[in-house]
Amino acid sequence: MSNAGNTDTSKGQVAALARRARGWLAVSVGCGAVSAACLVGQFVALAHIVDDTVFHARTLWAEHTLLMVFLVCLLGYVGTRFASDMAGTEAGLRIVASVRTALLRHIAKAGPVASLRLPAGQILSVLDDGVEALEPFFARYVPSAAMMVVLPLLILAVVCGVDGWSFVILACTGPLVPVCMVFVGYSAQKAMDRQWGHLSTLAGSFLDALRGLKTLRLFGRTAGSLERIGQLADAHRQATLSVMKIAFLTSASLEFFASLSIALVAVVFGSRLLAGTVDFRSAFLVLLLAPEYFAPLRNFSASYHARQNAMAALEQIATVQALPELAVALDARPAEHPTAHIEVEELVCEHLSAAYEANTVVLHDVNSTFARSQLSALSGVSGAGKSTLLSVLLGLLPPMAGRCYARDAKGQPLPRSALNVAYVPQRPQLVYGTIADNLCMGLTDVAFDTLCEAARIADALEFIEALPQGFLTLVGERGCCLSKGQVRRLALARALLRKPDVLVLDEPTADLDPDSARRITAAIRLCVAGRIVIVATHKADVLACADQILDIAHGRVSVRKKPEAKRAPHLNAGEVCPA
Ligand SMILES: Nc1ncnc2c1ncn2[C@@H]1O[C@H](COP(=O)(O)OP(=O)(O)OP(=O)(O)O)[C@@H](O)[C@H]1O
Repeated sequence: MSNAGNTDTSKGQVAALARRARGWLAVSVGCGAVSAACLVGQFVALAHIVDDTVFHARTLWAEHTLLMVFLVCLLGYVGTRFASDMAGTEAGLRIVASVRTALLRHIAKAGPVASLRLPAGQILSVLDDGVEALEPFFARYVPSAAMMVVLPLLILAVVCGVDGWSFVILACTGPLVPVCMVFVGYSAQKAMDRQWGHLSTLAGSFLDALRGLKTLRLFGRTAGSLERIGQLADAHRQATLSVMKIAFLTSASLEFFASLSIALVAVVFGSRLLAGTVDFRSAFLVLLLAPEYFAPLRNFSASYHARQNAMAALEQIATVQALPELAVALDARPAEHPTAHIEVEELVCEHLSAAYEANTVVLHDVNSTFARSQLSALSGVSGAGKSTLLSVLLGLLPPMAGRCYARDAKGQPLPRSALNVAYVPQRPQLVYGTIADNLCMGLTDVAFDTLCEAARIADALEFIEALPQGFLTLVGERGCCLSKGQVRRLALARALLRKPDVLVLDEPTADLDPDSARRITAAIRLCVAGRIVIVATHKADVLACADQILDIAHGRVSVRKKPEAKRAPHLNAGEVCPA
């Protein structure tokens, strides 16, 4: 995308975001404008009081009206500044919260298939630092940009009525600041973009290195990986330093213009004051106002890097927002009302084709039925398309052609949102917490008996009860302290607690020793009663337990029906299927 295109997109994004907190932003800008008027009023009153008491021998009591005006303006200034800052911060925080929620919703709609297109580290840094970068932009930059217009114009108007020379000096030097900002702005934006790029790569590499620490160590590549992360950190440091350099340069040039201008006003006024051609009141007022003329410009400059940072962050946010929403069906499922009462009889694929990219079709014209109380196994070599078919059945990947839908006992199609689907992935994730937390995950008011029953069916109860803390045993993010087979059985119990109509398992016995694999297979077989169970596997013992086997090869799916005599029986936990 061209730079102009980027700028237009960013402007559109900023306008759309500002609308989410326009009330608070309006209060912030409005209070800022009132505070500008109070400040000017306060200085006008002060100049009168000082001039009257020092040069015209008036008492303070005689000046009580002006003193009141001064105090009211002072209090008004403090109050409205405070209100303006608070309203700006509120607007910034609201926008950050709404962007983060919208991004999380979008990632949920994109689903795991689409989310894989971006490195996890990048998504994390966008959700964290990227979204946070918007807060100073709306809390400080937007109000200070409005103040930069209001206060200098107000001061110029007052100075214009007081002294022509000072008006000319301020009017000529003031606009130099925005011009200087525009100049510096272009290079600053590039530096910010570079900094963000380095940060995203660094976050991604760091996460990858943490995840793959075991492999790196075994291959003797730990030092190489550390060196690469060091180089990335160094590149990020240098990019940050160039951003800082530009920020210092901006404020130094601003200070220079501001000091020069104030000095000019002071010299010109001072010489005329000595010559007796101007009065003290005007000189004092203009000298009070001159620094305030540049103050909002200084504040604006200080918050300008917040703008550059936010623009760079908006680009990163747009990258995440550009992920296609593949998992539309998941979002439509009513979480509060699981549809156990709706009898899902079968899941049907009709002329279904699936692809990740339009020109690479993974599955062609699939026509299959997955019936209730049956275990269906998807078989095929690695890369044949088993997980792809599961993704379509789960609603994580929309069919490229054809359709996939559920039917009730009368053959009536059911909406996908009516399906209660549970999934046990190849590598189930456990979160840091107790075993009970991991099993319930998102469910509330789960009775202990229900928990035990799910664990029993998944053949997990025995090992859980053997642990000193039982269901209250703490397990780590990646199932620390548990074997792979135990993690799989926990994941199966977690899925069963959802009372799913459709249970989908991806390679449930991969990497397991024969005994663990047998226990998992038997547990799966126990789950079949009353629900549709679909397993992707190339393990013979799981296939032996299946009622229906679908062979996937070269993108085509064919049904391998087992002879009636060999139909798998219903087993109890721990029992083994006859091969
Ligand atoms: N997220 C993805 N984006 C693009 N292509 C993908 C994606 N996931 C899988 N593929 C491709 O789709 C094809 C089928 O992959 P799939 O994961 O469905 O195979 P599989 O049978 O489950 O393999 P395995 O047994 O190794 O898990 C492969 O050629 C793979 O390269």
